[in-house]
Amino acid sequence: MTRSVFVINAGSSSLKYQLVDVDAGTALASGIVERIGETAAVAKHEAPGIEPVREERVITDHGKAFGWVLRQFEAHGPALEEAGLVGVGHRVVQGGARFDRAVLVDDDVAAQIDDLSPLAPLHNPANLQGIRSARATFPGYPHVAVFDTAFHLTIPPAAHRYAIDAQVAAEHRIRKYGFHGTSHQFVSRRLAELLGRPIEDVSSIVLHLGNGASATAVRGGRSVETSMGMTPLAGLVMGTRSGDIDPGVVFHLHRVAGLSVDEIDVLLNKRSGLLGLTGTGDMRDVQQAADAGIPRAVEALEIVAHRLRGTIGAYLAHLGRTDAIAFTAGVGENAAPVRAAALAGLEGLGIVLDPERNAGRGERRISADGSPIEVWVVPTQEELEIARQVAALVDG
Ligand SMILES: Nc1ncnc2c1ncn2[C@@H]1O[C@H](COP(=O)(O)OP(=O)(O)O)[C@@H](O)[C@H]1O
Ligand SMILES: CC(=O)OP(=O)(O)O
Ligand SMILES: [Mg+2]
Repeated sequence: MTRSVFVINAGSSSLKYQLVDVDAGTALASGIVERIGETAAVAKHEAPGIEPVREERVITDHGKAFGWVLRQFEAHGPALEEAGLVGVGHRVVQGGARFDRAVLVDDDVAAQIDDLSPLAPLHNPANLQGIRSARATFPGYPHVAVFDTAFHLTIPPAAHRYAIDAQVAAEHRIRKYGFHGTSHQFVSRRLAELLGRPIEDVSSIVLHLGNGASATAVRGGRSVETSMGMTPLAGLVMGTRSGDIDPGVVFHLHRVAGLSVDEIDVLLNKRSGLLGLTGTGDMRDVQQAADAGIPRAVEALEIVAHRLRGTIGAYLAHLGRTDAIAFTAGVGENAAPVRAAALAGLEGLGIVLDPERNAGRGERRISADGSPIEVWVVPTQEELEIARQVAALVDG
């Protein structure tokens, strides 16, 4: 009998979903509803053996979006009862210092997620909206929250505390939380499997490079340092986010450039990173422009690589001994030139790439034979990891 989990990633104007067969590790159906609440939402649904569905229509809220999704399952299958649905998993971005693992959602947990909203104003309110609509849509099933931050709660204070007034920090819960934890956990475990070693013995650096991007140093299966901070704005250069800047830039933008706090928020979160540097936030377009010799695209890739190299160097130092580096997510899995640029010149630190393997596809080792530190591409499967955590919790 199939056991499946319905995995939900709800953003402010989008709803991504996947029905995951937990034991086979495959998607029984998946889709996305984008531009919820705008003049026309774009909704897509696909499943093995059916013609992909794509519709543009008015979808005013997440509840209506779930209605559309249920109609797709009714019209095209698979029927949720036949798929052996055991629970619903929700990606929640900010779990604060409270949630170090996945939890069953009840009214109290929902209230705590709400209470954490000031720490993730762009994410948690949307996640919560998804939870509320999904609980109304799937009332008979257990709902589980899986937090981006949970995996990083093992980061020691020396790494997660900021050197600011301690009282202010405590009062406002200001510290590094880190994000993409589900992905870093999945990839670091898979990497240990690929190395054929018990996870307790493996030290690795995971580079999750998608639209959002973060690096994590993992020792013995536990996160010990990560590049995102109190919010997902810190660290690496991203699609539209700046990553690390001098905090003094914020005061300058306000006092000298005359931007309001909200305008600065939008500038750094939505109009920076690759988009701010080149005019497009999509790495494929940036690479194409760089291949055509457009200077700002070439420079943007240099900035991306410089930041990555500095982060890798810091994590090599934090770990002391590193067995392997893994690249994952859209850019990490697909952009061979970005991987090559990030690791260029690190041979002296024991990192030697094999250009032919780097140019290949799929899960594989891309370091040269004899490279003291192995380098791998490990496709992330965040939905599968969420589904497994839900199934484990539901099974008791
Ligand atoms: N073949 C490719 N070459 C370079 N970049 C790619 C390729 N495929 C996807 N990407 C990039 O991956 C990024 C999206 O990553 P993804 O992990 O899907 O994002 P998200 O964080 O939204 O889940 C985009 O910048 C996209 O351009
Ligand atoms: C937390 C975060 O950065 O998520 P995403 O990469 O999905 O934007
Ligand atoms: Mg992703």
